[in-house]
Amino acid sequence: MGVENLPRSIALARADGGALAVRIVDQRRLPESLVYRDVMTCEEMIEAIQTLAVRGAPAIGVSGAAALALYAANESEATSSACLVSELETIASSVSSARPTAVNLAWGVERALSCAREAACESVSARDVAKLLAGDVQAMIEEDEAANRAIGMYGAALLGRGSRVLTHCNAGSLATAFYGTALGVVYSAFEQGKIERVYADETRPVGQGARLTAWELGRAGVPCTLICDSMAASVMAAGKIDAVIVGADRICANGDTANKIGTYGLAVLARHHGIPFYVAAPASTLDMALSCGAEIPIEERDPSEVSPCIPEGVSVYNPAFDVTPAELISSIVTERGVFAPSSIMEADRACSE
Ligand SMILES: CSC[C@@H](O)[C@@H](O)C(=O)COP(=O)(O)O
Repeated sequence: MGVENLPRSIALARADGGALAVRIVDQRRLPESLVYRDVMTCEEMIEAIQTLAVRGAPAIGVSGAAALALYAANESEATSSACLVSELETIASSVSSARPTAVNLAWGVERALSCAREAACESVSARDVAKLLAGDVQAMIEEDEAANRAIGMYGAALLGRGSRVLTHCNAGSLATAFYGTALGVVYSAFEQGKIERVYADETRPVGQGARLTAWELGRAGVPCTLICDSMAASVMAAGKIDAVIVGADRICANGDTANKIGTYGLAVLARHHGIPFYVAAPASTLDMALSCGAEIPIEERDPSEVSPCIPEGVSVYNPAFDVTPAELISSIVTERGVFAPSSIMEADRACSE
């Protein structure tokens, strides 16, 4: 019990025989079973990302870099560092495109590629390139946790005592290397005695709120009430919510923010009820190359997620994310502090200093 005892969603490990493994919590199995899975190859990592065994923007950022590190570890005995880098460049796009919306994935892949290219320029062996890539994945894990703890600290300052917070999807420890973004704010505020209760939206169609957030908050000892997505309006109208806090998959230069489908609707509801709507995200989620939310690629997932039995002749639309316009967001909490959506470019500059 307690946030510090939550499982690590992604970590480096050694399999029997000493090969590099990436140990993930298989999030498809929660809440019934807490099962770890050792991912051994780049292809297995792509499959784990696509099937949501590992999920959440920061966690898939680390997974993208880890996919390249696994490839390098498996191939480095048989090749030179220059050939290895060129092979990594070839596979990079299939890793980055495993899920298109969270910019963290492409960010993680690009970081791993830069690390490999730099090492190869210094004419180290392919084996050493592989070691450097694994070392950089470990560094990403530590940096992500540190960023989340800072987000938690800055975000907690926005909340008063006795706060009742509504959240959507899972932007918790499970969605990151550790601690979480939106739930990082909750954990930090809870430690300060500021959280009365968290209302977790079930988050159709895959149920990240019902299966993951409710489970995670329960294990962390934070009082949690699970609601169906369709109940958010009446819960707000009943005066039970003081703040909405969500994570993000991509934040554009104008502050428009992509997050799990249903987030936009919550922001509209929050505005109607005069409730502050906060987005919590690390620098790896900022995409200053996109000017506005209309440019964000939105992942569409399999119809079977919406319903296992679809009447003949009925089509299904299953976008996994939506875009919340900047004007509906009260503040964006990053590891460098709290920013108005209109000054998110300042946050980006501060984060890269
Ligand atoms: C800190 S996680 C932020 C977002 O990635 C999260 O809110 C979300 O939308 C996750 O979607 P998922 O499809 O489960 O990967």
